[in-house]
Amino acid sequence: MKKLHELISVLPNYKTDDDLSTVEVTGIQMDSREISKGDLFVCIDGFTVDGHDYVDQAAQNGAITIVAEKEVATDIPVIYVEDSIRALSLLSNTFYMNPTQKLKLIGVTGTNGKTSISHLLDDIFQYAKYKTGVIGTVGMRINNQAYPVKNTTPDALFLQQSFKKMVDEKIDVAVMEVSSHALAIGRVHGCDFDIAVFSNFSQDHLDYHETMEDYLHAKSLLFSQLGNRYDSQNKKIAILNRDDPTYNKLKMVTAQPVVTYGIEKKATFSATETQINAQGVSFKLKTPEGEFPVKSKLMGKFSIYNILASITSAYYAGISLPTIIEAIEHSEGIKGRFQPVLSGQNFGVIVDYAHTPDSLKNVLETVNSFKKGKIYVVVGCGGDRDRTKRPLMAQTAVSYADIAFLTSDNPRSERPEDILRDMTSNLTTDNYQVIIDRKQAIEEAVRIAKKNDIILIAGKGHETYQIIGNEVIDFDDKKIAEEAINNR
Ligand SMILES: CC(=O)N[C@H]1[C@@H](OP(=O)(O)OP(=O)(O)OC[C@H]2O[C@@H](n3ccc(=O)[nH]c3=O)[C@H](O)[C@@H]2O)O[C@H](CO)[C@@H](O)[C@@H]1O[C@H](C)C(=O)N[C@@H](C)C(=O)N[C@H](CCC(=O)O)C(=O)O
Ligand SMILES: Nc1ncnc2c1ncn2[C@@H]1O[C@H](COP(=O)(O)OP(=O)(O)OP(=O)(O)O)[C@@H](O)[C@H]1O
Ligand SMILES: N[C@H](CCC[C@H](N)C(=O)O)C(=O)O
Ligand SMILES: [Mg+2]
Repeated sequence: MKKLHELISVLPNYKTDDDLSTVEVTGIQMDSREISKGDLFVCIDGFTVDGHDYVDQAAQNGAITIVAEKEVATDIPVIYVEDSIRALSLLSNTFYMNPTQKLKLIGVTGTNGKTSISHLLDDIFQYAKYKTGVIGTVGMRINNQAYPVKNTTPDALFLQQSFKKMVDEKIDVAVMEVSSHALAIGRVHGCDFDIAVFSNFSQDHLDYHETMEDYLHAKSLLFSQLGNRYDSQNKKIAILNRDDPTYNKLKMVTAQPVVTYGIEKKATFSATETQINAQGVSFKLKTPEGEFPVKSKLMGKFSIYNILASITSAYYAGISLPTIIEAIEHSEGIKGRFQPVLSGQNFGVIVDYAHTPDSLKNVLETVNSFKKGKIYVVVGCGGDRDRTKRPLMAQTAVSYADIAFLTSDNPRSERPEDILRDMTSNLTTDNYQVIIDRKQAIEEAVRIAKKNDIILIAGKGHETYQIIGNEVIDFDDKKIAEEAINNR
């Protein structure tokens, strides 16, 4: 229970005609269906519906007060604010007693590699016997207990609730992926990040952000949100990829110390003598504390970048370099990221989450670097997502593979045929087949594969479902590939 007038005192500007001095709040909700007696209901005007239309339902379910940014008609007290989403994050932070100020919080943003870096960091912290929390695309884990999440970066209410749980469970460090959507919409307002990490920047999400500049601007907000003064008791660090063309822009955005990682350009933490083969990667790590050999089972040059980002972050979070390097050696990587399917077959099958042109190119380049036979790729593009990446992904697929099986990803509300037409419209080669049904596309690739060939099944990685229209059906690339191999 919290006193409402104390809770709303954090709002810079609000209006109410009601006397709220005696009101006590049991919880905060942004969904009228989740309201319990005594909750505060914050109305959010969403992309699909408007929360202001659910005030009656909220009241019926026992809401004690409404927070709204538009006029609503109801008998229960209303607090009017300028921006409900900003109010929601301030109220949630306050209700849960600013939990991120009691945790070490690392935020990871960038187009590709957020999940990979977050989980690598989680592996490092766990290896160093820290209690950890992690939030991202594959879900939330607190002390190794898994919880589902709806978004890569959930809304402010869910986030602050989760951070409070982490504080209660005495978590030492929390690592979270911070998506550009979350930054643009203010889901992480009020999160007190200690370390902000950038992976890289390339095309994605142009359905949501109008231009690449807007998209980068959204990503940069993680760095502008990283405290605005230097405090030696509460140090903040921005960790940037020195080789990414966005480096010069991003370093301007933060008032905090910047450290860099990279391979090509001179960086605080860098990799030289890099070796990339079918067993993984190895390199010499140069650091302010000297040089160290590093070995990992993770594949491809892009993984060296993810490893460097993780090493740099873990180091500034207080873990010793020898421990970090041992942890990296032990890390097995995560589900659906360059994950081999081993069913006794004499050809390679890899399930991967590449769903952008750049990630697909990186992964196919890696496969090409150790191929002994032909390369087949099974890939599609998600519906209701960036349309302009579709022809680029198809072009990448046909450029780097011997045959591309172009198929469906999650069509969502779009017709799969239309998505595939967007993908294939500019192709000038004929080394591809369109097979709308993803299961059939995987089966066909498995059917034609010969000894030493490699099949890359891209785009859905860890996902265990396919979204077709409003239906969510069971679908697991790895299982389907295993079945197809066993039925051969
Ligand atoms: C476009 C977008 O970002 N949508 C997010 C948004 O949903 P929305 O605006 O459609 O919500 P809505 O259904 O219109 O509802 C508006 C309000 O009415 C309330 N409501 C609704 C119905 C009702 O009966 N009663 C009620 O009170 C809802 O609880 C909500 O507060 O708010 C929801 C709650 O926070 C999010 O789950 C949802 O993410 C959807 C699922 C989504 O697909 N988002 C993608 C685009 C996204 O955010 N992706 C990023 C990046 C992924 C990556 O590349 O890593 C992510 O962080 O996940
Ligand atoms: N540093 C990187 N650079 C380029 N591609 C990468 C990098 N790391 C991973 N990838 C590729 O991108 C795919 C997705 O990786 P990951 O899930 O780590 O990214 P993400 O940023 O979390 O993606 P999302 O935005 O969907 O959450 C991987 O399966 C791999 O193909
Ligand atoms: N976080 C990304 C994931 C895309 C994964 C792909 N399988 C798809 O459904 O498009 C998004 O929501 O755009
Ligand atoms: Mg992710």
